[in-house]
Amino acid sequence: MIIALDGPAASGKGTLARKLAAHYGLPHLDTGLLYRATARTLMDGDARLDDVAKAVAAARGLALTDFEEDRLRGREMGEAASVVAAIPEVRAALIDMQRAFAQRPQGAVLDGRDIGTVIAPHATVKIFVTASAEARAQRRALELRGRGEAVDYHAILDDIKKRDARDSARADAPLKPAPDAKILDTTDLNVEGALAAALAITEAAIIRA
Ligand SMILES: Nc1ncnc2c1ncn2[C@@H]1O[C@H](COP(=O)(O)OP(=O)(O)O)[C@@H](O)[C@H]1O
Ligand SMILES: Nc1ccn([C@@H]2O[C@H](COP(=O)(O)OP(=O)(O)O)[C@@H](O)[C@H]2O)c(=O)n1
Repeated sequence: MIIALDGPAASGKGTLARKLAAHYGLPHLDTGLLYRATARTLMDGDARLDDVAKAVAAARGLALTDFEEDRLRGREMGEAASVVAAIPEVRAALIDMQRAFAQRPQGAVLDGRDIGTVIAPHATVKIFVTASAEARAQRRALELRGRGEAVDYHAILDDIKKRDARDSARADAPLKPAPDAKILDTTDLNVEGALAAALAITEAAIIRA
């Protein structure tokens, strides 16, 4: 069984992906980390984020096992990831490893922006997780403060809106629900409520499959 979760920044897709993976005993890949790590490699090498050759080399050099999540989850890395993610050659360089992960014999849970549309269009379950920009900014601000970053809610809200616009407007694999995805709006749901809704969608898809 492949479970594909897509959605905008801080909608809760990663939280749901981890919980669904634990519930069904499936491996989980947070595909945003691939773009964050690609951007991190460029920044560590003082390269520009729009240097296509270096960005492709950085993407090809990634290993799924060596992510230093702490260095990738900060505020500036989400923004930088979205810049490299708009480069078609970078996306192309990352497709095979994501598809290979999705095709693991026991199944997999992947979360990102293009899982249901590009990486695993035949996924058993597709959920597009969303929430209002304000709710997402609140959550991201709380999360970043919890990690020790001094952040301002309004600045985070601006970041989120800018990133949504860039991710939705890009030509290659834009952020959008697959036609057969179920939309899960978590604005008024806490984590438990969102998980219950995601499990209900998943169980219904399993019965249909
Ligand atoms: N339904 C929810 N209600 C409140 N907070 C949530 C909810 N879902 C996730 N969160 C919190 O919001 C933050 C962002 O969630 P995350 O799953 O990382 O989002 P995404 O992967 O979509 O960027 C995390 O701190 C997480 O604990
Ligand atoms: N499958 C994916 C995953 C992430 N991304 C890009 O990577 C950026 C960071 O993704 P993320 O999932 O780590 O970010 P959050 O949603 O957790 O804030 C996004 O803004 C997208 O530009 C993508 O293009 N395709």
